[in-house]
Formats: sequence, C-alpha cells, structure tokens
Amino acid sequence: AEPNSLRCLPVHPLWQSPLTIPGGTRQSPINIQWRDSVYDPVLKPLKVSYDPTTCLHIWNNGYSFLVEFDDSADRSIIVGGPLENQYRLKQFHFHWGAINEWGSEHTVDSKFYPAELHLVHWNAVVYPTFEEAVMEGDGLAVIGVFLKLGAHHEGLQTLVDALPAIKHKDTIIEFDVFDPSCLLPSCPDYWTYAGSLTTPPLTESVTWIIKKQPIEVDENQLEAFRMLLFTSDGEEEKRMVDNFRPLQPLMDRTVRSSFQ
Ligand SMILES: NS(=O)(=O)c1ccc(S(=O)(=O)NCc2cccs2)s1
Ligand SMILES: [Zn+2]
Repeated sequence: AEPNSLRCLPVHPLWQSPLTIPGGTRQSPINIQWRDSVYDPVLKPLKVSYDPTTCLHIWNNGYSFLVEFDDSADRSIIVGGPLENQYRLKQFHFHWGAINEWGSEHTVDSKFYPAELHLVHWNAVVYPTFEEAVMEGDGLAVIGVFLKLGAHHEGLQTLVDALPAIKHKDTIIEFDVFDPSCLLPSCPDYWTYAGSLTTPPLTESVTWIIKKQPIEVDENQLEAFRMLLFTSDGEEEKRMVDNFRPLQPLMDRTVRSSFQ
C-alpha cells in the first residue's frame, strides 16, 4: 500500500490540481531565506523598457485580475539581470490575502506580504509563441514585487478604479494606456532563481526575478482587490481572496542575489 503521505495528497480547492507536481524539481513559490542567498557579481542590472501604449485590457480570469499587453513586437521588454535574451511583456497580475497578514506567494525569511505583483514576460527571441515558451525551461521571466501596507500608491489607483467594472469572472474592459514601470520599486536589488508558474499548467519555465524592496499601497487599495469575485455573474458570490499557491520545496536550488 502506498505510504500515508501520498494517499491523502492534498488538492487545494483553488487549483483543482495536486499541490505538488510529481517529479517537479523547480516549483514555485518558495521561501527566500535571505542569509542563504548567494551574491553573484556576474548578475547585471535588470533593464526595463515598457511602452505604455502596448496596454490592451484588464480582465478577471477567475484566479486574479490581469492587465494584458500587445506582445506582437519588441515594444515592452526586459533585458539584462540573469537573462540571456530579452523577454517581451505579456501580462501582469497580483496575488493577495483575505487579511493583511498574508497574501504574497513568495516569502522572505518566512514573512508573508499582503500581496505580490507578477509581471510575466516570454522569450520571443528563441520561441515563436508564448504558448511554446511556457513549456520551455528558459521560456518565461517573471518579475515579482511585494506590496506592503503604507502610503497610497498613485499609479496603482488607476488599476483600482477599474476593478468594479471587472468584479465577476470573465469580465473585461479596455485599458488604453498604462506604464507598469510605475509599479516597480526604485531600488534595483533583486533575488533570482529557477522556478515555475504558480497556477496551472505549473510548468517549470520561469526565471524568477524577485525585487528586494516592496512598494507601498494603502488599506483601501488592498480592500479593492478583495471585492473582486472568483465567481461569474449569477453564481453564488465567492470573494477573490487567498489566491496564492502554498510554498514549494527548494530542493536542489540556490537563490542568487544581485546585491551584497
Ligand atoms: N503566477 S505566475 O506568474 O507564475 C503565472 C501563472 C500563469 C501565468 S501565464 O500568464 O503564463 N498563463 C499560463 C498559460 C496561459 C496559456 C497557456 S499557459 S503566469
Ligand atoms: Zn502570479
């Protein structure tokens, strides 16, 4: 008979898939133990150049809300950092908690932040489509930015003002101009490690670039995230909260830092 631990493999209600991927060796998110991260002097500064007019729409996909970009050309890209190629911005989204005590996917020294921003980019130099890049070890690069409770964030407010219009799953509104670099912290320092998507298909295709410095948002802005719904219009309402995946084992990985 299989060991007890396997018999009751937990299936998290949100993801309807096992919490761990059988055979997965580089799953995300992880806890970043600051003192175990290794400074790598070879790491370059990350260069971000986004064209605000590539912004297309904002929509509720039933996991999070995401802002999608026109990625048909190299107009919004990142390069440098741990990356060998330049990567094109596809979308950004957030993960958050029901209360301010938790909500981020990654933790730092086991500390949760109330929310985490993910800017998703794909390697259009090597792969012809995003869908193919999602299946390759060097296919994606995701910048993670922690959100902490503090001052009002002007740039985020533009997004917050659009949320009531996408309250329900599969609702979408046009979003003409938005420059996501206003959501990045001023400090260039980051950690980087080889990981995976944190929602299905959970593929091990992500070079994670986690910014050390959080951005500050205020309570009203976090509350606005929490009034979104997982459910479609007409269904019994389920508030969109706690849409973060549990921590995954580090296994044989080292987290590198761009700073000493
Ligand atoms: N939380 S996270 O940044 O690790 C992400 C999870 C899923 C992401 S995706 O935009 O790549 N969608 C996955 C796919 C769409 C179409 C084919 S696979 S990014
Ligand atoms: Zn994410």
